[in-house]
Amino acid sequence: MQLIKNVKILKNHELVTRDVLIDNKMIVQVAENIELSGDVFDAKGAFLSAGLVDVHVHFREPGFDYKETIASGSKAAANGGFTTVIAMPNLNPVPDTPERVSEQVALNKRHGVIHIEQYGAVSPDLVSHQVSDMVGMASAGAAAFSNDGKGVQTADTMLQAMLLAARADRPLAAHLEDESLLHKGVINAGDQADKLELPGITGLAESSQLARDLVLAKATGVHYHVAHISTKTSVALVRMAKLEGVHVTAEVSPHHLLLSDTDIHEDNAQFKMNPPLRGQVDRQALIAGLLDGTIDMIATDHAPHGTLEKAQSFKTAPFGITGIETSFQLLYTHLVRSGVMTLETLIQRMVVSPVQAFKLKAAPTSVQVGETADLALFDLENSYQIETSDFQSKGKNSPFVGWNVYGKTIATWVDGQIVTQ
Ligand SMILES: NC(=O)N[C@@H](CC(=O)O)C(=O)O
Ligand SMILES: [Zn+2]
Ligand SMILES: [Zn+2]
Repeated sequence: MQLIKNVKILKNHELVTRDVLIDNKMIVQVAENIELSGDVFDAKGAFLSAGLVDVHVHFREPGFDYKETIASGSKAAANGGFTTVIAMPNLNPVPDTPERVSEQVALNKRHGVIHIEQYGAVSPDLVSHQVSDMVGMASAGAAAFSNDGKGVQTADTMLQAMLLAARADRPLAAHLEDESLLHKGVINAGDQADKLELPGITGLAESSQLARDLVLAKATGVHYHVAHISTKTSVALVRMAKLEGVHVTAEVSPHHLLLSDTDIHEDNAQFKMNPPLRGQVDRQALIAGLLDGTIDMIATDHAPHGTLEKAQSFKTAPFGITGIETSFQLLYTHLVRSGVMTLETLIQRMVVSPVQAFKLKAAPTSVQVGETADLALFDLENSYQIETSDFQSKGKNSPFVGWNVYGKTIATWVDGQIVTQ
């Protein structure tokens, strides 16, 4: 038995002070004053939440262990307050067959300190004109499917993929990128791209493929999930599709909520990611969409890369930034403390909504008797500076280094065990 004393938890839309008793991986009592001699953790009034859930991370093992491993990525996740994630399949080898998915699931379990669910690849080797055995991969343990990193280029491939994902009863998560509109772009198309003399990526590369997919999703009935939504037009399309009864969900990343292309003052690849940081108007539309529920959830798209890789120019550095150790803290500081949304809504978008949308049955959605003790404790009172030396991730590529934030993770529990420190 383990007692976490003096925590604040969300209950009936309010923060209340409680003690939480854990026994055999489960929360067995939540009450105002519980006594236990022995294993007692004094939380000193910090905020205890059900563990955060991230449906979009890159852990890079096997194939790119120098960027991240399952061990380092999952420790980073725990350090950010996450207890369940779904890992993308852009690995080497790619989990694109039932055998490879079951190997990856076993590897995730062996090396992960948190719960790691796995995406199977929509296409063999992520090359988008074929469709892999999604029904077989679902039986082998794939939680969802994606070709993240690349868009599915033809409507026919996407239609076949959706039919299979629907049959497998798994979500299909789309990285939206029409390659015919890319023109080797590396930054959002617009004034900032012109100023920095860098080739631009139009938002149409995302939204035109999204429009196509929403029509196909309606025809197939698949659960279609929009990865890292980034433009105002995309938000409007998802809003309309939901009204039309399409089974669509969408995620937005913390960086698209908090930064826009005008924050890129020089050729600094710490600001290079896919999709690129968009304009101010897009950023405001993403916040509005997150508030009204058009955007269902936050996902970090934690994309660690080597330090030397990211030290290159915008033109040649890889796309992607880390995020899993700073996301709750940045959003709590810049959306909740600043009065844009409530803490309850933030937790809804970082825990409840991903668990429900992706049917992650084992993950808890609240601090309540009978739930699994996957928990995260955050210090909402004191601020600190984001420093890469505090990261558990091998990836130090963050545009938020030096930012002052509240909400440091004090401890994270997975199945009733502390997995931080
Ligand atoms: N987001 C990124 O910029 N990069 C991701 C791929 C992806 O999410 O598309 C990566 O794997 O590095
Ligand atoms: Zn992507
Ligand atoms: Zn990604």
